[in-house]
Order: sequence, then C-alpha cells, then structure tokens
Amino acid sequence: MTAPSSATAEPTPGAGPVLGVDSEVGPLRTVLLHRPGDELKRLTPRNNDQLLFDGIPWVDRAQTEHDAFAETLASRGVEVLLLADLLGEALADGRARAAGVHSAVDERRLGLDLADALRSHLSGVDARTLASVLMSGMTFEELPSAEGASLVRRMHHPNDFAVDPLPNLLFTRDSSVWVGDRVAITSLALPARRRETALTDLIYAYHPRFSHSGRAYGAHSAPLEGGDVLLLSPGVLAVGVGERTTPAGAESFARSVFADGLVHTVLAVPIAQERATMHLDTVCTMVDRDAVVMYPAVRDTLSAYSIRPDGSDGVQVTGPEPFLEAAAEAMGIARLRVIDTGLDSITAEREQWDDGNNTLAVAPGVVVAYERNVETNERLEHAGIEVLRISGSELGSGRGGPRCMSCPMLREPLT
Ligand SMILES: NC(=[NH2+])NCCC[C@H](N)C(=O)O
Repeated sequence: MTAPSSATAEPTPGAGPVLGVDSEVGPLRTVLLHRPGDELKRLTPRNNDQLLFDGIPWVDRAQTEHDAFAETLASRGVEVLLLADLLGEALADGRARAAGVHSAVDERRLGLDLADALRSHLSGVDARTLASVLMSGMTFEELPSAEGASLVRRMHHPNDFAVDPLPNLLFTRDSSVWVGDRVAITSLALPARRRETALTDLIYAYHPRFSHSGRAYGAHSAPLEGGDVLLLSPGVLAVGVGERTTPAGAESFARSVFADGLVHTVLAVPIAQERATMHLDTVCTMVDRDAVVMYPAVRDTLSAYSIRPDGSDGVQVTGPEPFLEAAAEAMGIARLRVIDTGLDSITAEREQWDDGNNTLAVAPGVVVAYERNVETNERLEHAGIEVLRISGSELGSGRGGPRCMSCPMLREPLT
C-alpha cells in the first residue's frame, strides 16, 4: 500500500498524486462521483425495471441532492472528481475516442450500414458530445441521417435505443474499485450496466491523472461488482457473492489481488440473490475501524469462506464459518462491533431497503448517510458514530446510498 499521507497535494496537469485505498474508513481524500444527468431522463415506466430503477426520478431534484452530497464531502476536505469531467478530458486522446466509439456501436443491434454510419458520425463529434452520447445513449430518432434507407432504422420505433443510456453510472462504486495502490475495473453482471466499465476503463487508461495507476483484475473476467467488495482492514477483503458477483468472480478476484500482493485474506460471503440485497454493501458497511452497520436479519446467518494464498500460486479455502467471527479473526481483532439497522424488524426491513446500511465513511467513526433512515442513524449516533445526513428522496430511486454513489480513490492509510 503506497498511499502517502501528503495525499492532499494539488492535482497537476500531468499525473496526479499517488492514489490508493487500504480500508473502508481511513480519512477520505479523493473520491469519484457521478452527478446524475440526461441519462436519468431516459427512464420511463416501461424501461425502469430493466434499467434497474424502482421509480422515475425527478432529475433536477436528484441533481440538487447530489450536489449537497458532494458539498458534504468537500466540507470534510475530500477532493471530489466527477466522472463526466474525467470522461470528457480522457476523450481528448484519440485512442480513448476510438475505444469510446467502439464500445457504443453495437453491430448486432444496428446492422452493418447503420453501425458504419454511426461510427463515422461519432468519430467526428467533439469530446463533450461524444461523452454525452456514451453516458445518455441515443435513440433511433436521434441518429444522424444515414445515407441509404436502413431496414433497421425504418423498422425500429423512433424511441428505441440505438445506444443504451447508462442511468446507473450514478453508482460509481460498482464499476471500479481500488485495492491498495491498484484499481480494478470490475465485470458488471447485468446487461443494463455492462457498458459502464468501458467508460471507467478508458478514463483510467487515458486520463493523464491516472497514467501511473496500476491495474488489478479486468472487465472481461468473471462477474464482480464493487458494491460487493469491502476492505475490512488493510490486507483483508470481504466479497459478497449473490445476485451480481459470482463464485468464480470472487475466486478470480482473490487470485488477482493475491498475485499482486495486495491482501492476505479474502472472505467470500454468500448473500441472498434478490434485489433488496443486490450487493454486500446493502446489508453491511464499515463505520469505524472495528464496527459495521448491519441488517439484523442477516447478522446471525451471514457466513464466510476464507480464501488465502497457498504459497505456490494457488489458493486454499476454509469454512464456511460465521462471517463476524471469520472477519474478526482475519482482521486480527477480538470482535467486530455490530450496529443494527432499524429498531424492530419492520423498521429494519424498511431502512435496509432505503439504504440505511449503505453508509460512506469519510474518516473512522464519521459517515455520510441518508437522513430518511431515522432509526438507524440514531442507533449509529448512540454507538458514538458521527452521522452526516443527506437527503436522497430522488437519488434513492435507483436503490443505492452514499456508499454506492462513491468510489474512493484515495484514503489515508489506516495505521
Ligand atoms: N453498490 C451498490 N449497492 N450499488 C447499487 C446499485 C443500484 C443499481 N440500480 C443496480 O441495480 O445495479
């Protein structure tokens, strides 16, 4: 782990300060967010399920809420980087533009003629316009007038998507994750999100700020989403395995981080394969060096397989055993403190659904949380955690809280 404590150094036009993350709670210095934009305006009652939103957000209000989230982080000394800015800047590089165009144009959907026409159109637009198409997609009606009469174009409804929008870009947690001084581009499980990693991949590959950042894992590996990855302490990762991350994803991620010497133990944690618990961070996040906020319904049943290097390029697996015990042992502490979501089982279920467990630590014992989870927030404060409340009435319609909406790039080492 090489994150320096002089982490707040000014970004330079060339490479920025060394980035890295070795815990969930070390003082947060740099974070990647995505201010929701026109991609949310693509959501309708007919496509919202497929696009993984539970409602149709009021976009202006979602932006206001998101601005307040970013300001809360900035007020605690966090440098906030916005995905759209980084994407626009990265696209100044011709190779990034080619990769972006390649990722957006799907010949199987468009047919050869239309795919060619769209490719040459996108190759000629400025970086801002290209970034906007890559994020908010394009309908058949918005396609440039192609030469010739494409059957595909004539037969599609004008509102069908020629390039899909990516409304879940808001959840920057899932499409890349830092472990030590390396960034892993994840491998998203569901079709609605898969193209997101083409964007994070090109940002990390071509934005000058990241030219010295090492890579781990890769978007073409087995499914692994950042919301499932928890850095319990330096050297110890928990990886949720359920609706998104697969057993093969957890295993190959473990091999990758062991090969790079980034951690010594990976706990693979089975979680129910359902929407309410799509990622491990929907039922458990860290709020202090030795404390988690956790959904009580899983507290006694959550288990873990411990994966460790076997000393000769392979891995050894033990367990399953109770998650809290396996975690404490791997972290080298006597006990992991647990703060329960909610008060009674109904409140707990409601607040779990509204991302009460999905807190983002800005320092040990200081977390950002949705204000609506009144009981959970009170319990956190009762346990000595400082809670910075943000409103998320519109942001929450995509089922994600402060942790899902943030990808920490630099935390001060937890020593
Ligand atoms: N880390 C998280 N819990 N992310 C939440 C992602 C929510 C998003 N709508 C999805 O279904 O993929």
